Amino acid sequence: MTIVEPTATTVGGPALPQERRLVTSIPGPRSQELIARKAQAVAKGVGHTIPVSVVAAGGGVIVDADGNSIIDLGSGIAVTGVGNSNPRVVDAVKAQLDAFTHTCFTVAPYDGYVAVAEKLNELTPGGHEKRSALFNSGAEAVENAIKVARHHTKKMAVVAFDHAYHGRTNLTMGLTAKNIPYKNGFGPFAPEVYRAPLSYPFRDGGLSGAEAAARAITQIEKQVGAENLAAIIIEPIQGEGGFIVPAPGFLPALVAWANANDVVFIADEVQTGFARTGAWFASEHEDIVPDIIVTAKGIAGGLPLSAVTGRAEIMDSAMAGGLGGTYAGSPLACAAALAAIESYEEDGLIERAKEIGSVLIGRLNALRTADPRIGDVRGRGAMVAVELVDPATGAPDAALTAKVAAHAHANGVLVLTCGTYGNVIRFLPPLTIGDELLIEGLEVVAEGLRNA
Ligand SMILES: Cc1ncc(COP(=O)(O)O)c(CNCCCC(=O)O)c1O
Repeated sequence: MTIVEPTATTVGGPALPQERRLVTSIPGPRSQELIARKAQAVAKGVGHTIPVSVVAAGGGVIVDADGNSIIDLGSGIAVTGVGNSNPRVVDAVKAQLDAFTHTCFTVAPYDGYVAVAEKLNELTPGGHEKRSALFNSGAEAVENAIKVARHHTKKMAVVAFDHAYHGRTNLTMGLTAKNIPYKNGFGPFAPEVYRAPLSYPFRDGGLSGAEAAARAITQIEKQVGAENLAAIIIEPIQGEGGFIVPAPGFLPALVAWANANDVVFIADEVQTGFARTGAWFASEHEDIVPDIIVTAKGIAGGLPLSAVTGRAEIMDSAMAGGLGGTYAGSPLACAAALAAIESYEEDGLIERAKEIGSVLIGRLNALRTADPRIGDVRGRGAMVAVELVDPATGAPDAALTAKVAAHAHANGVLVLTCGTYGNVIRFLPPLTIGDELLIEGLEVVAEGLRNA
């Protein structure tokens, strides 16, 4: 495989040297100043992963106020797939800024929103007639997907899965599985939300996809009833829950059951969408066609945009005026999205995600062979993770995970953790990262594991 070394100016962002460079400890003095001001000005509930003050970003790095260049393996949580300050996105948004910044699409419509909807209807799985509605955040889009499904089916119940993450609003907290830090003390949560068991190959005793689906369907039928169920919502690969890839056949079996029972199948592709997994959408890997697909994150190169795209007969059921929001599908975000989609198409980023996946899976599996504390290596494309365990018992090792992540952060590599048990290190690099930098980042993580 040829090592792809895109220069920062070709695809992702300003011409920044694509290097890990530490000129101070992390955080350096200027970052320390920002973190101190943050403590005095920002609510404590707003956390941060790495204590830096970012001044630039592009390709596969972020640069902080002290001059440190940090390898970015997080992409702002799977957002800057096309690279930070992608030149196409920057040019498009600058042009839009000069034209107009806001009219509220449901007051005075504009081309960008419609053009994004047309692209989503074209690119998302399925050849059926579709409609889209745009919003600002992933949670807002999930909320609206559920609204539409309930309105269309005239049913109220919704099923989400173990380890799921769907957002931080009231309904999406109810759909989300993990209590701390997302839900604790923020209730009561919306009614009519139920939970079903997931296919978790590393921890469910090796159930096949069909067996895991049968288990979930039986629980849904016995505890909810299809006649009461508006929708099931699932991430094709779970994100915050630990990058769990269900066993083959699990998702298709759920779709078949939903289709047979007038239940809307909603794929939450907020984290998996837009080339991240080596396809436009993760649903494609299992050949499933969701009734509704929710997208956000990678859609607009870092500007806030989300979308609900679904079967026209479902999406059109809401009465005129039933969907909207002041900034929903803002002109700036739509300009960014059209440019980001062009970058995915023109800059070969879906193929690049596959290449990144090969590097990640290959190197992490080699590490796992030498170190049984890596219990599992999993994921697709540029969405890969390791689950860290006590090799004697298989128990999750959150303390080890925190140590390895802390080592990476202190040594100029930004990695994120996740998982119900806090024992998953995930790799979400920008698709504009070069192989050398990616491999260097992995080597720092491996060093953290060795030193732990
Ligand atoms: C599948 C899936 N659905 C929905 C969401 C929610 O998207 P918003 O844009 O954060 O609302 C996400 C957001 N995931 C990262 C949030 C992290 C944090 O808030 O600390 C997701 O991954």
